[in-house]
Amino acid sequence: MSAAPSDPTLPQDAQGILALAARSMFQLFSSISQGMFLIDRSGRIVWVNEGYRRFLPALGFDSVDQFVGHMVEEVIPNTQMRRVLETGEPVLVDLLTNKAGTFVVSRLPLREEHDDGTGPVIGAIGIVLFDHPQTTLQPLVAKFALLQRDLDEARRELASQASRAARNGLEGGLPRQAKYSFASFIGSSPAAVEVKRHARRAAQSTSPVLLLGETGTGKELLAHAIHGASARAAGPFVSVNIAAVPDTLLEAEFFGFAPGAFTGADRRGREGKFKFADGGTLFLDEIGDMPLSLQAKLLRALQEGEIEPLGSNRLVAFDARVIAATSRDLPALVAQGRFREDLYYRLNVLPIRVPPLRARRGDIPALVEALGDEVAQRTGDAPPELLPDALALLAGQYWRGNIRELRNVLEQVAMRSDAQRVDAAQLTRILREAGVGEVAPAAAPEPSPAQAAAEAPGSGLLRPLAEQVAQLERRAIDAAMAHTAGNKLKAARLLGISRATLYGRLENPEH
Ligand SMILES: Nc1ncnc2c1ncn2[C@@H]1O[C@H](COP(=O)(O)OP(=O)(O)OP(=O)(O)O)[C@@H](O)[C@H]1O
Repeated sequence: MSAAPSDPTLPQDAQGILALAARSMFQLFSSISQGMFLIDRSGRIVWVNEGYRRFLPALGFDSVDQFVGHMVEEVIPNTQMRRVLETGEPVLVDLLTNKAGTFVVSRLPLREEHDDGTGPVIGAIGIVLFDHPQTTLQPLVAKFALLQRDLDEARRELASQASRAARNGLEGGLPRQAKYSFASFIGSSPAAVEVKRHARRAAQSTSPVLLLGETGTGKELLAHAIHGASARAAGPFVSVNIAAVPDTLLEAEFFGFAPGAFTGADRRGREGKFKFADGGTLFLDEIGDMPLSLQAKLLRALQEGEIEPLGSNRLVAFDARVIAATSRDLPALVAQGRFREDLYYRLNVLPIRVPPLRARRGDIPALVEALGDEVAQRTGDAPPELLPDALALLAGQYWRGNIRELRNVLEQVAMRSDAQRVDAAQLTRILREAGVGEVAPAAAPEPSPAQAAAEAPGSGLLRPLAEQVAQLERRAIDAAMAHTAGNKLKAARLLGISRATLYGRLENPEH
């Protein structure tokens, strides 16, 4: 078989072909990427391409001379190029965030020529693959932001546990004590004062508390505060996030299990959260996500004050005060048969509605100050000051994620602003770059009943009258039961109906 005629433009030797391939790949990357630069062995920038130059103003440089010739970490905040020099390992894809924005980057080591590519590292190439990844790589960035948020919260929690432990001269922290007090709940708006008043009263009582409100409104914070101000403050505060525990593990998590209760179970058995909370408070977060099968067992435990560890066949008494929380519409879940009505009434003895941030916009400046200080403490920088127009911009947002979302925005401001004082224009830019520019503006004024009916026929007024009357009746009964702490006789009197009628309605909500 004769060899294929060789292309006269290709070098004839393997070394030559490799060198050509390396050159054209370099040129290809340089032209298709958003920007590229080289550093030498010491970490000094020695070259930038045309594409990279357009990032220089956002990094704070007027000319390329202020950039080239400087150590990479002096001119590119948060860069990880030094690690590539140190380890010789490439980083094929990473996210880099700094004051110029968020970028998808690659970092490749440059090695001295050596036959097998193991020569010493003599520099590195930094490549910006994408800028504005929030639009090009939206799902990835959203996931990253979520993980970052969780990580930040976990770090915060660890830091506060460690400082409490240090204060108490203990190692490893005290995860089972109230982390927040009422003073931690920032806000002096009428809605904030009212919710704190209810919560303080709940702290004096021994009945179950039900905290209702959107995500990030401070339900968990209030649960800690209620425990801390209650007669059980010296006891443990134990929390279970029901939505975070797989359904199959929840029963063991709640009630514990006997030795060898199921395959794979610890041979020594384990106590559940009810027992851990003995003498203190058990916080059941996301109670609306509780599987129906376990709701009956929870109800029994609450009624009897006893639990049965899995596989044990024996009842164990416990003494814990329950505070439950949910962002879901529990009466609707009850109506759909997804939440037991009897459990709902058992928990709904002291309901507290925690207002969304948009219902207490007046608290935003105080929150910005407190959360800004907190962020600054972690980053070690001075807290940025938001000018009045920037505060007004924040006050106009919808805040779907409430205080948690506000903190996230302040974190972005701390990370991305170069000025100490931030005005509305800078804030808008920061939010856009951070991909949180979509913090939705405040909702339009409440629509008129006619508009509401026209826009949302399913949930508005154009529905069968019987359905609407039943819904209203349900809400009135809920309110009366809550007001009378579940006392049916008193509730019936308040509603002006007989006790038998009330029982009938409670047993069969659709009557
Ligand atoms: N009024 C407030 N003052 C200061 N910080 C607050 C306030 N409310 C909430 N926070 C902070 O906001 C974050 C979210 O609050 P928290 O976890 O209590 O909300 P949540 O309603 O339980 O949310 P979820 O339903 O998502 O669990 C926490 O870090 C909390 O410390």
